[in-house]
Parts: sequence; C-alpha cells; structure tokens
Amino acid sequence: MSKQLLVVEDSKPIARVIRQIGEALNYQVTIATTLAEVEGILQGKTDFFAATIDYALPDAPNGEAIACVLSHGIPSVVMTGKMDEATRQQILAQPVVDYIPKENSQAFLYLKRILHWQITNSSTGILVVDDSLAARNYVSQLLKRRNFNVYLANDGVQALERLKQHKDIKLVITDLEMPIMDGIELTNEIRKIYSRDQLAIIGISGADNGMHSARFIKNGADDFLRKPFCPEEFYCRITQNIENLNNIEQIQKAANIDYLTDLPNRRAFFSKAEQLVPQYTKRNMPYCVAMLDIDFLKKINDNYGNDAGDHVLKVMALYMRKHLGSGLLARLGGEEFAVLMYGTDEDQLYTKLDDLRRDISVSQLTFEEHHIVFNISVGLVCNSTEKFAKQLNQAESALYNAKENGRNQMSVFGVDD
Ligand SMILES: Nc1nc2c(ncn2[C@@H]2O[C@H](COP(=O)(O)OP(=O)(O)OP(=O)(O)O)[C@@H](O)[C@H]2O)c(=O)[nH]1
Repeated sequence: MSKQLLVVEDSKPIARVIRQIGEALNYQVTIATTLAEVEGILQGKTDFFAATIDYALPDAPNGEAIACVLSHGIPSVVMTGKMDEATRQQILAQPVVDYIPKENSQAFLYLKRILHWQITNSSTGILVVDDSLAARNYVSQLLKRRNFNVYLANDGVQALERLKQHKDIKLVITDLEMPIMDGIELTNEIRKIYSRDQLAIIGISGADNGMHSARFIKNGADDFLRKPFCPEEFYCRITQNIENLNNIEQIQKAANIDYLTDLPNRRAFFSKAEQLVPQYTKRNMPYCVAMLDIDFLKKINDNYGNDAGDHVLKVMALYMRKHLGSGLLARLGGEEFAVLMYGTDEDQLYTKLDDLRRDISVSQLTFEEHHIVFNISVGLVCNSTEKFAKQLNQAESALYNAKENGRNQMSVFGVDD
C-alpha cells in the first residue's frame, strides 16, 4: 500500500513539483495551501508517513504550520525561502527531519532523496554506543526521525552482543570514552569480524584533541564527529556512510548475480564452491556437482523470439529454486546452469535432480500467446576428490554424454560413459 505524503505549500507550481516527486516515489499525495487547511485535514486523518512544509504560508508567515504538523507525530521536512540564521535556528529547534532552502532546482532533488530515504531507512539498523544516557537518547532521536532502526549499547562489550543479535545493523556510532571497552577498542574488535564493505563505523568524541579522529580512522573507523555537532552535519555523515555501503552492495551484486535469473553467476559460484567442497570432503558429506542445460534453446528463440527464450531461462531458475533450493545454484552463462549440493547419499542427490528434470519435462509454460514445452539435460559427478574446477569439467563431460544420448536425461560421470 502506498504511503501518505502531506504537502503543505501555497505556491501551486511548487506544490505540483513536489506532488510529482512524491508520486514518482509511490507516495499518495495530499496538498494543503494554508494552515487552516492543514488543521482541517489533520482533524480527519493523521496517518501521514511524511510531510513537506513550506515555512511561510498566507495565514502562518512564521513557520506556525511546522509545530501543527509535528504535534501529530508526522516526520516533516521544512522547505524555506528564508535563509537567515534566526529562521534556521527556529526550525532546527524543532524535531524536523530536515530543512531545505528553496534556492534552486537542487533543493527538489535533495527533497526527493530525503523522501526516498524515509522509506528505505527502515530496513537499516544503526547501533549507538555511548555510556551517557543523554548522549544516547539525543543521537537515537535524530536517527529515529530519519526512520532508522536504532539499537543502543552502554559500552563496547554490549555493542558486540547487539551486533551479533541484529543482522540489519549497517552502521555503528561509537563514543570514545566508555567503561569496560572504549570506542577505539570496540572499533578494533568490530574490524576483526566485519570488513568496511559490510559495516561502517563513525567515532564520536567530545575531547578537544584532533588526535582522536586520526586514532579512530587508523583503527578502522570510516568517519569521525566532534561533539557538540549540529544535526545537519550529523545527517550528512550518516547518509554519506550509508550510501557508500549501499553503493558497494550494488556493485557487489552486479558483479556476482546474473541479471536475468537473479541466480549467482559463474564467478560467485566458483568462489563459494571452492570454499564449500573442502568442507564437504573433510566432513565426509555426500555431495555432487551438476551441470544443467536447456535443450534446444536456440529453437525456442527462433520459433518464439528471444524474449520467450529469456522467459524459459527465468522459469528454469524458478524450478531450480523449487527443487534444489538448499544447494548452491548458479547460471554459468547462456543456457548453462549448475548446482553444488550435499545430501544423505548419491541416490538421493540423483533423485532430486531427476525429479527437477521430470517436473520440467511435463510442464508447459505460457508466454504471450505461446505455450512452450522445454526439457533439460543434466550431467553430474558425485563425491569426486578432484579440485572443484576439475569436478565441473567432469560434470560437463557427463552433460555432453546426456546430450549425445538424446537429451532430456541424466548422466553420471564415470558411470554412464
Ligand atoms: N533468449 C536467450 N537466449 C540465449 C541466452 N543466452 C544464450 N542463449 C541462446 O541459447 C542458444 C544456445 O544454442 P546451442 O548452444 O546451439 O544450444 P541449444 O539450442 O540449447 O541446443 P542443445 O544445448 O544442444 O540442446 C543460442 O541460440 C543462444 O543465443 C539468453 O540470455 N537469452
């Protein structure tokens, strides 16, 4: 269900722009042009996810609408044409999400980013580590306004426990001086477990000593804030660090995931399989490596078009998830797929793969007006003692065997050839 956005703005062109921004982010937008209208709307409904408030309205020239909207607990972004320090102080003295000077079109791009973050931040956890209750509460309030999941800890030891418990934590904000384990020791401990690609750390210190920022950074922190800090600087640091992590995540995904099927690609498959195979061997766990190949995909492309071929590849990935979901699955490229999986014994592994093959062979998929039937051939090798790359070659050689023998069948390396 789309989230509700209240736009308080007396300028029609600006309200129209904000409406477009909100709708592009899937918000359902309600516009009010005066304080009286805002009050009327909020009498009937208050379940707005966010609001944008123009500082000066015809019947509320000095930001009176801000307090009105905030009193209903609605996270609010203030848009203002006034740039003086007194106005800024007056706005920041209230628990607003942010304020944006309406200087140029950048203001609306920034608003779009904030409204987007309000939605996405709810899946990001931030851990605040400080022995001072007042400091923890202050930082926690700032973060909650931005919709983050906030976790709290009194010292480094508690912080490490929280990190273990809450896998959504992407950022740790830690004070320097704390009993039991201080911020520098904590940063050190965290970096033994989490790389900078996985978790960001911001150090905070009130001490009037430039050395602390360098110590934090040298011990693995990503950033540093000196107390007291203003909310604007705080938010900039937080969003920059979270955005960095998100960008790294996206780059890693693009490098490791096949865009069409969302399965791991060849690179990801190799890197994970090379770790898993020695573990299976060491623990004497029965396992197999299999290559699965769609039969005559070229004909499907030629008869029904490449989009139909793409659809078959996606459906193949769905079948693999359904039958082999616990294994390490991959699309190696083209119409070739692979799985590394363990089981109770070779027969069980064989049966799982053959069930997948048979299920596909009796199914019919519909694409546009076409009803398409397709088959797969499977080559596998079980409990091979060779290096993983060699095992994949063995599975491929068994796959060729299955193709040679007429397709839509299984072939086991060293048994069926
Ligand atoms: N639609 C679509 N086709 C692809 C994709 N990747 C590879 N193909 C097609 O898959 C076909 C593979 O052709 P072949 O190697 O002759 O194999 P085949 O037609 O599946 O026949 P066999 O494997 O011998 O049973 C080619 O036509 C490729 O263009 C893709 O991402 N999308």
